[in-house]
Amino acid sequence: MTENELLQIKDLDLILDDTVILKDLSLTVNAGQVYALIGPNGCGKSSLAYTLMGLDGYSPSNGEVLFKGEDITDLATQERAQKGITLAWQQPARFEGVKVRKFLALGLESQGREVTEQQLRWALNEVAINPDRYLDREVDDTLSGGERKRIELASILLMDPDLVILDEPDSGVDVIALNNISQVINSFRAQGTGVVLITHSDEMLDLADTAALVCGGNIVRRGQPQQIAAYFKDDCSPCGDNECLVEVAANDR
Ligand SMILES: Nc1ncnc2c1ncn2[C@@H]1O[C@H](COP(=O)(O)OP(=O)(O)OP(=O)(O)O)[C@@H](O)[C@H]1O
Repeated sequence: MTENELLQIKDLDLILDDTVILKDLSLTVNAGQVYALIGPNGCGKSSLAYTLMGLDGYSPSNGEVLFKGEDITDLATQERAQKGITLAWQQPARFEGVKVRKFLALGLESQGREVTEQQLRWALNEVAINPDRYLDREVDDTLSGGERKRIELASILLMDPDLVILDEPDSGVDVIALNNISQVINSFRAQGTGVVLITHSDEMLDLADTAALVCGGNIVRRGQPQQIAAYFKDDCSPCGDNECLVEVAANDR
């Protein structure tokens, strides 16, 4: 392990309901690196995110996950969060009866940390949400999906994690919010936070330092983001056959 390595995933296998979801998957994310995961629907990107976060039911049958050199493969989600790993969901949850200000504070409070009104307002401003209008609203279905996504990102900003996993942060947000989210990702990088960025969007890929193409639960190519995206668009789409993709990539890793 080099000094810069934050997350190492080694030979990960995940089986859900007798179906192989991840197969022999390995990758390394450095501190301050934005690492994009792209790939077809259902190839295992979110499952990898849940496995990294240690969610119930997502225990790998083989392989290991190292964070800052420590084996965290068997740690619970809360323990991983305390070590500095955070996940933003593809579909953020609703919290009926919980105000935005409470929701924003929850992550920090669970770690015994306090948050000031000024910090709450700063975090919402960072994601283009007006604190005056939203701090006392509830995190329920009266918020739009895009608003919930941005508020969730604000809560992550406040937690100041070492590694953040963003599952399609751009989906369902408007173009102004997209710019803000891009800025947030850039500031994660600038402060040395590692970012695993799951995305289908070219704008998001432009932010990444490196990208991996996931197919059939494995990484079949990795490298410069636009090259990986071009390969995915131009050479993969007619294929649709995971076995074929793995074979094509095997000579080129
Ligand atoms: N509990 C489960 N049991 C069986 N199969 C599952 C289970 N959960 C997910 N899967 C399957 O695992 C595969 C990977 O799903 P996952 O959500 O990780 O894909 P994804 O790459 O994130 O897709 P998308 O781009 O559509 O979000 C899918 O084929 C899905 O149907």
